[in-house]
Amino acid sequence: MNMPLRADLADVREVPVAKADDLDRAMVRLEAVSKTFAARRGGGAVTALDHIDLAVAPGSVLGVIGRSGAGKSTLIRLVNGLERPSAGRIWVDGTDIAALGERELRQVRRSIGMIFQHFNLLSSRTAYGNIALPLEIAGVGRAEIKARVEPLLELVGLADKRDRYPAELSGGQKQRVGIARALATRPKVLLSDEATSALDPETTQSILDLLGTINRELGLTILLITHEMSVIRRIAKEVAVIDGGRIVERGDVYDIFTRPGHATTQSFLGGASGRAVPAGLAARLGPDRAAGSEAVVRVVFRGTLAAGAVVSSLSRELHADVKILSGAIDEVAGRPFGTLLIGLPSSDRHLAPALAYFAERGLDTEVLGYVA
Ligand SMILES: Nc1ncnc2c1ncn2[C@@H]1O[C@H](COP(=O)(O)OP(=O)(O)OP(=O)(O)O)[C@@H](O)[C@H]1O
Repeated sequence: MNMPLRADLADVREVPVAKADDLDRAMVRLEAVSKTFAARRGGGAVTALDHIDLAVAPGSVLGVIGRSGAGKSTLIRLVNGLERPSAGRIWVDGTDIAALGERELRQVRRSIGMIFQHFNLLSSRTAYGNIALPLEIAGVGRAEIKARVEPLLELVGLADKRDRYPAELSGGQKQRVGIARALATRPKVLLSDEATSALDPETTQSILDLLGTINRELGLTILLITHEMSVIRRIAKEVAVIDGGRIVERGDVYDIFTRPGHATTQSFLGGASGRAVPAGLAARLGPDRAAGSEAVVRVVFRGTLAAGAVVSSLSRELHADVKILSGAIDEVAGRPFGTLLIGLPSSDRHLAPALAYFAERGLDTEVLGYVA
């Protein structure tokens, strides 16, 4: 959705105070944060997060991805002060969250918006009433509430649904109300906890597009947790992969997608952009390079889509057949990215020159195995 924002919403963003370095300027920053939950009956203590360092720059979108139980929700709950860290420090817009008392924390939470997987709307209130709620709690006057809520309804595309109750809204519309409610107190940070997990793919896209618009046009910093790479690639510029309470990999989304380093990241990318080996081929693939076998090689194209031309010219150079076994071309973070699985004779005469050929062209390769 690309509707222009009304001028009265444009002041949601405040210019970040310039400080000594990037870390000091981070909108959200975690330093050596650990969280251990005390032992319960019959169980031991659980370390949900273990020495987490993370910084989210003002105006950026950071996606945190992890499996169930990896520690994602705990991370979000620490950032909005619902949980306190067992060790380490957490700053939001320069305020040390863990050092605050309950009253101060309530105040700071107004600068932190939050959206949820199941929307968490009050069923007894209309769309307007749900969006107005945090403002009523903050003691904002009726006229000011109206002046803030109506442009928000427009921003999320629900001006015509202002008097509908949650039961009368679709999942996507409910999440739009959730987003408007999160923005009502003009937060500097938006925390998104699996906000699209309950939505179908098309609605997910439209909600992510809305979040992208809000990020760009209001400059809102977004920290988003998810278990889906498709969400990360759609909206985030940076990603952190969390596993067993630790960040195992982090970086630019395009780099991580095209060169995943950690096994967890690779497993998240399994189905993405042709990385997966087709089942029929996987069943025949082995580690032994027997005489006469065919090598199966994954070639990753970053930023160039001349895949077909590269393969046919390799064929000519090797004087051998190079087969395309599977492939996909895609776009990640707005840049082209393709993966091709090729088969070629595994003899030294062919395989080594083929790998060199790709390396000369700056293309990454991986020999996945051999087919007799
Ligand atoms: N209040 C709690 N008391 C005890 N253990 C907890 C508590 N909250 C979370 N945990 C444990 O901490 C670990 C991380 O949980 P967390 O909810 O942060 O994971 P998650 O990545 O958000 O998972 P999911 O995607 O399933 O929500 C899990 O082992 C969980 O059982």
